[in-house]
Amino acid sequence: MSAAARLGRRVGTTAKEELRRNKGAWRDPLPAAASRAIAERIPLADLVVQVRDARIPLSSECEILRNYPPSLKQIVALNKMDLVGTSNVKAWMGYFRERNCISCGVNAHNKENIKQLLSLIQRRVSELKGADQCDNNYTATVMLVGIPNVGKSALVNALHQVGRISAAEKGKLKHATVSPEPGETKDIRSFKIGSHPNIYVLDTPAILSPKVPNVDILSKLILTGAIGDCLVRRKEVAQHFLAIHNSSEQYKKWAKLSMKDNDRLFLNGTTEQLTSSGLHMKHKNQIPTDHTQDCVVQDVRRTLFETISSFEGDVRCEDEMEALIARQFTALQEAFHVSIESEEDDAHDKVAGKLLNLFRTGRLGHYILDNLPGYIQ
Ligand SMILES: Nc1nc2c(ncn2[C@@H]2O[C@H](COP(=O)(O)OP(=O)(O)OP(=O)(O)O)[C@@H](O)[C@H]2O)c(=O)[nH]1
Repeated sequence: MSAAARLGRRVGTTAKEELRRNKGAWRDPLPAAASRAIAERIPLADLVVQVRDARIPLSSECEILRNYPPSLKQIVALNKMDLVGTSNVKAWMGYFRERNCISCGVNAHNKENIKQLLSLIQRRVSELKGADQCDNNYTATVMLVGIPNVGKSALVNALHQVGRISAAEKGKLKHATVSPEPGETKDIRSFKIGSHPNIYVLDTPAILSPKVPNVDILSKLILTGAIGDCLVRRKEVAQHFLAIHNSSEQYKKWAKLSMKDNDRLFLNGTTEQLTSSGLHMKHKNQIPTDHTQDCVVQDVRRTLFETISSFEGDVRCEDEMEALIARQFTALQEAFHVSIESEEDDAHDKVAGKLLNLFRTGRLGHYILDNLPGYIQ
């Protein structure tokens, strides 16, 4: 087992112990009655869109949908595909296709993706309604169901916006609450996403099975933010992320950020050229800039590159990986402008929170945390 997997297992084990101490209860605000209400409506829906997190296509499965509804009445939407990259999503779609399950990759913040998801839903609904409904004079209900924080509300808002505009509907747009914190959606709400036929989509509160998953899945749910950072110290979760990052090739993409200022000048023009103010301006325009234009993100990337590339230990070995991570925490304190006078625990907690935020918003690269079955890591 890799050092990253071992660190993940440690996070999962701590979380599981914490749950056991709390008598197995999730810090899940969703009452059992709401879960029941969703389960009861599922058979009545014309179509269910199971929203999963594209970073964890298996670990984010919603357990109550495992055997129902039949795959015909279900689409698996791998949301947050912007965080994993198109080729990974395509590979996973192949996996679902082999299991006769319709799936699609989607980014709730991308209008073109939403249009594609909307037409897939419309097509599927009309196929399921059958030929006798071909006058398009019917109403269909689509349920969006999934575990916490996978982007159900963000998708509902986007589908509602695109669907109503294309249907030339009048009236106010409604908004479902979108939040980086899991468990924000409390009620089942309906949003119109099409006319002729009338299609309504139901946003639903997140469902997490009362059965605690195995420690590997638990650690991935915590890392991706499906379960809030309340079961395990944020530092441990960030250490898990760093172990994954340090085992990947991602840092190599940031090599150019590490060049000394002089090297950058050399690459962009000679020193004499640069003394001329006109050429200096030209040079300034040539300095490679990060698309995020975010200095902190650049500093963090550079710090990660420099700490890994100068590390002489073997990151496959758990102790050495931990030594590297300890060094990274110290170096990241500066990159994140966390005061060096803070207490170490406090400073590390701040670094962990900021690092996890960058990872969860995709600013530290693409990561897919589940392995395709049959693929050896
Ligand atoms: N990068 C990225 N972030 C997304 C995407 N979709 C949603 N998010 C973010 O993920 C977080 C959770 O989104 P929500 O729509 O509130 O998720 P939810 O599944 O409704 O959450 P619950 O209230 O737990 O049910 C928010 O910070 C969103 O901005 C996406 O496609 N890409």
